[in-house]
Amino acid sequence: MEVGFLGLGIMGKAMATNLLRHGFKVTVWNRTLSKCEELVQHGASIGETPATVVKKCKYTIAMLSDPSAALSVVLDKDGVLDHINGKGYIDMSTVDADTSSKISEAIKAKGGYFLEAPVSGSKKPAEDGQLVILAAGDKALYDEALPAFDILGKKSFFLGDVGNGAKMKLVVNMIMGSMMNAFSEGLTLAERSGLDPATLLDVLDLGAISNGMFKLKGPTMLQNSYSPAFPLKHQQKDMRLALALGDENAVSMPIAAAANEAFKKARSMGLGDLDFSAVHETYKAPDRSS
Ligand SMILES: NC(=O)C1=CN([C@@H]2O[C@H](COP(=O)(O)OP(=O)(O)OC[C@H]3O[C@@H](n4cnc5c(N)ncnc54)[C@H](OP(=O)(O)O)[C@@H]3O)[C@@H](O)[C@H]2O)C=CC1
Ligand SMILES: O=CC(=O)O
Repeated sequence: MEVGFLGLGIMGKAMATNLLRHGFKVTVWNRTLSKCEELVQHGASIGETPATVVKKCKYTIAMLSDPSAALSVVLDKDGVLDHINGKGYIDMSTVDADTSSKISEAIKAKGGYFLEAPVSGSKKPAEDGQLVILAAGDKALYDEALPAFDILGKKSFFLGDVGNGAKMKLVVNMIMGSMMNAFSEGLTLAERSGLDPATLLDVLDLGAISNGMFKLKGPTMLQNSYSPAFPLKHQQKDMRLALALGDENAVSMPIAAAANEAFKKARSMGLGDLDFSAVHETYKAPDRSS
């Protein structure tokens, strides 16, 4: 089956490669077209524009950085809308429900079918086909895409109307971003108070708050190593969008708000392209220790 794939960043590259490895024919497009070359070595074809990819494929998946990228690939010149009549479009980017609804309406108005399907899980789960897929929208398109989702992920949820997938993803990432800040504070507190933070990791891992994120990120954070799996700028975008969802629903979110401030501070320190665990650096900065 010919599938389109738009966006070959950290996640898109791993996901498209997985589809190719499992026998899908994939036509790829990326804003920086040179990034398509590596996928060609795995058997992909290149589309010159999003429109040409959509024209060629029964359905097209997108994995783009943020709401403005997701909208621009659909609505701009040579975008998805040009050839969407009768075709499917699956946006797996993390965006807010409003953005997803705008994309859905534009696609449906042109006779296309839309599914949002953001994912939980980072670079390694994407490489290993272990993502958790949070889909919502057109159920027939979801059923059609299940063979691809089964390759990309370990579990797919169908959550109903467009917006529910986006909201679920933002809630999950809001919790994750808040946890990362509590973890960073704890590592700093352990170190400053004379404890061995490596021992703290062992203690945490044996107790009720043991979790995959502490286990994975803890050792590299202690080495001040922040090679990007989930870029910090995207985590801050997710906190911002989750806080807006809290505004809409009058939910007080003081912990998420504080975490967002720390991610903003990390961006202002030039850490936005590093892994989101680099927020740890903000807790080591002088103005927090004085
Ligand atoms: N990394 C992770 O662990 C996870 C990320 N996500 C979400 O998945 C999405 C992608 O993340 P990730 O792969 O890490 O991000 P990257 O920053 O690695 O990749 C972003 C992609 O978006 C493209 N892009 C950015 N702006 C535009 C634009 N204006 N028009 C067209 N294309 C654009 C980039 O193209 P170019 O190469 O030209 O810059 C690139 O292909 C984000 O929404 C993120 O929040 C979800 C789960 C996990
Ligand atoms: O969005 C990031 C993730 O790890 O999930």
